[in-house]
Amino acid sequence: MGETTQAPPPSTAEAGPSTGTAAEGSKKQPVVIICIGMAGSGKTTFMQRLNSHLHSRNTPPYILNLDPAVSHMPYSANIDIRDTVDYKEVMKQYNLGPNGGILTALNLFTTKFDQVLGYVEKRAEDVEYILVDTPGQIEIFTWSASGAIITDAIASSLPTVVAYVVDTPRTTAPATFMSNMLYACSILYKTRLPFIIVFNKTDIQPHDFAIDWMKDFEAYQAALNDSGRNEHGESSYMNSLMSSMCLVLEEFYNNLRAVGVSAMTGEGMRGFFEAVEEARQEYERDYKPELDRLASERAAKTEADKKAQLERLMKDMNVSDQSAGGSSRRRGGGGGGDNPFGPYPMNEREDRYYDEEGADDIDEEEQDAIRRQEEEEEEAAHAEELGALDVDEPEIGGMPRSGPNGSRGEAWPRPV
Ligand SMILES: Nc1nc2c(ncn2[C@@H]2O[C@H](COP(=O)(O)OP(=O)(O)OP(=O)(O)O)[C@@H](O)[C@H]2O)c(=O)[nH]1
Repeated sequence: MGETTQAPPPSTAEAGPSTGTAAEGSKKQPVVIICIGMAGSGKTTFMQRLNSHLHSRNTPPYILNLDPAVSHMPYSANIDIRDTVDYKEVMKQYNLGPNGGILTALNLFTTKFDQVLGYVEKRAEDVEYILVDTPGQIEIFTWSASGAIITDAIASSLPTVVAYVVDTPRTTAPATFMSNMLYACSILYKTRLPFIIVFNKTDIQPHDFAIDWMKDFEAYQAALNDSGRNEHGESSYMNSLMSSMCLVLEEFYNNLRAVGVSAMTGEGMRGFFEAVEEARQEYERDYKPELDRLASERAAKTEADKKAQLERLMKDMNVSDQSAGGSSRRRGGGGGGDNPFGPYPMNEREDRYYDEEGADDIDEEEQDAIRRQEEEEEEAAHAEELGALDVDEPEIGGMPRSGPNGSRGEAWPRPV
């Protein structure tokens, strides 16, 4: 676990980002902080705090709001999903409930996200932090395809960090704490990005207990024992389960940072920005090379797919060394001549073209034979189709299935 998991430093809102300013040397890319949290955890208040804090440091952030249902935003976003999609209108038009409306609004917005990213990248020179607020219904972002697309798109372009906001006063029960940690764990493994757990509302409840439980299995075990004995003093099944999970999560705890903040008072902001800086370094060191590797793998796969498609196409066109000799009957014969399909020996389809267009050297009898064969093949295919459907050929509106000109299936709709 990172050093930032210690008890909250007695810092104030005045403390600023300790590192990462333009003044320190060459201009770094801005860090994107994606704020995720359960409804009511204080995400919006935290975003507002980050915004006012960065303004006070003369490093105003660039803000993206991805929550289409937020009614009041105490800060103004540079890009706001609500300017593009009205989720209530989406609900009406698609006959959806609120969650469906929010998810569909996010999906619609995602279709334009390349443009959004373009704007963000343009501003990347001028800002140090890009803040992203996500829908209050956490699963809409964390478990949707659009959430993953947006996260991946941002992370493959700029250093990105996930800040998971936790309502500390509501996490003091060992069972709630465990649920919250499991959720955080699932998001970490889903996004595969540097992760910071932000224990919010420390003005009401300090987060030391949470840090203890994360660092010390026995401390958690003791809290569990205190809370979960039945009237006979026996540990319940749920307690055994949670205690095993705590052991499993040890590895997860080692891979993340946890800080305590109060979005209300601004306490803990210095610790948070230190954690962000650490996370940025982790992104550059561990995540970026992996993302680059995946990107080049994707590019190589696309290239290979293209090549395979081209080879298939060539094969379909009968363009191979074997057929290069061609039969003596085939015109073109490798020399081009009057072959409109290029300088290759012609295949069957091309032969047919010649048969139809300029077959003066094929006698009428041969043409009749070809036509008869084609008709027979067509009828056989049609019979097979009807056989598969296990129906007799129906008549539609008293008319036979043959079209008005007598040709089969030409003008009448096919039976379903
Ligand atoms: N005491 C205290 N209250 C806080 C703090 N942060 C947020 N709150 C309160 O918690 C409540 C929820 O805060 P929001 O910021 O609306 O939470 P949210 O996660 O954005 O909620 P959704 O919009 O439902 O996603 C509000 O009443 C806030 O005033 C904090 O640090 N300390």
